[in-house]
Amino acid sequence: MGIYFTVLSSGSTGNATVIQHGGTSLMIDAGLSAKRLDALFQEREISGAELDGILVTHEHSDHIKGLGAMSRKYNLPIYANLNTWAALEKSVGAIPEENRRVFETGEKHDFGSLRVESFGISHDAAEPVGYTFDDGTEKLSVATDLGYMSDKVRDAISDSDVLVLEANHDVELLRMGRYPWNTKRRILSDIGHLSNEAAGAALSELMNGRIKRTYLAHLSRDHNMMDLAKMSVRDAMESRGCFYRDHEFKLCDTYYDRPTPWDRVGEP
Ligand SMILES: Nc1ccn([C@@H]2O[C@H](COP(=O)(O)O)[C@@H](O)[C@H]2O)c(=O)n1
Repeated sequence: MGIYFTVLSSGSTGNATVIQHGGTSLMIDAGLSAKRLDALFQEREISGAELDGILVTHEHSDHIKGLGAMSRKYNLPIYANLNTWAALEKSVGAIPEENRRVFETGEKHDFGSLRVESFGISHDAAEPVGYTFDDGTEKLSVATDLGYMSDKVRDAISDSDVLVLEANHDVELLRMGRYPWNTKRRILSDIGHLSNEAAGAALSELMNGRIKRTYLAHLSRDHNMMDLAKMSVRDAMESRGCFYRDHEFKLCDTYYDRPTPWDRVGEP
């Protein structure tokens, strides 16, 4: 059957990823307007009407901007833990009871034969999470907006075939950049965002022969570039003794303004 996915948009201007498995379609986050999400769906020849639900990682606007509108437009259930529900309540508008689903951190929910599990991450939100998608043969994990890679996150995602992993910034570019110092301190903190270096360090510990691709996600437009991110992540891996050949492992692009091509998790 296979797990297929496309990262529709990634970055602080809006995040959304669609995962399909057999007859199941799920979206992680809805951080763009419903109009923009519909346009991104069209680019990948899908419709919001096909979705079975939206899984929320946390309540920051770049993850929930279009959440209420999409849920109402297509009558979609929203899945989030109770603390995230409380935190997004004011932003999401009226959602009927039947579409308010609770997905507590650490729980597993089956959507058809796709098992979805959430895991806690460290970010300055009420109770932020990442998600894994596993059909028993293929496994995809999505971990963005994390200040650091905890042992728990590593355990949750280490047996994945494909990762969507944050590589938000180059530390030097951020330090020299135009953001206020408080914002820089927040981004660099344990409840901020993973740098290129930190993403590479995390990957060097995760590499086990199973992970075939990692999509570098949530890149800062002010303090990163895809080529720089790829080079820094690879350097960070190699400096820790983690060398790979291009046919064994790939770093893949995500974009803030267009979707990634459909990818099948089980593809070599
Ligand atoms: N003036 C700003 C700019 C950004 N942020 C937050 O910083 C994080 C990183 O943003 P990038 O666009 O550089 O990836 C993200 O959480 C932004 O929301 C901010 O608070 N103030």
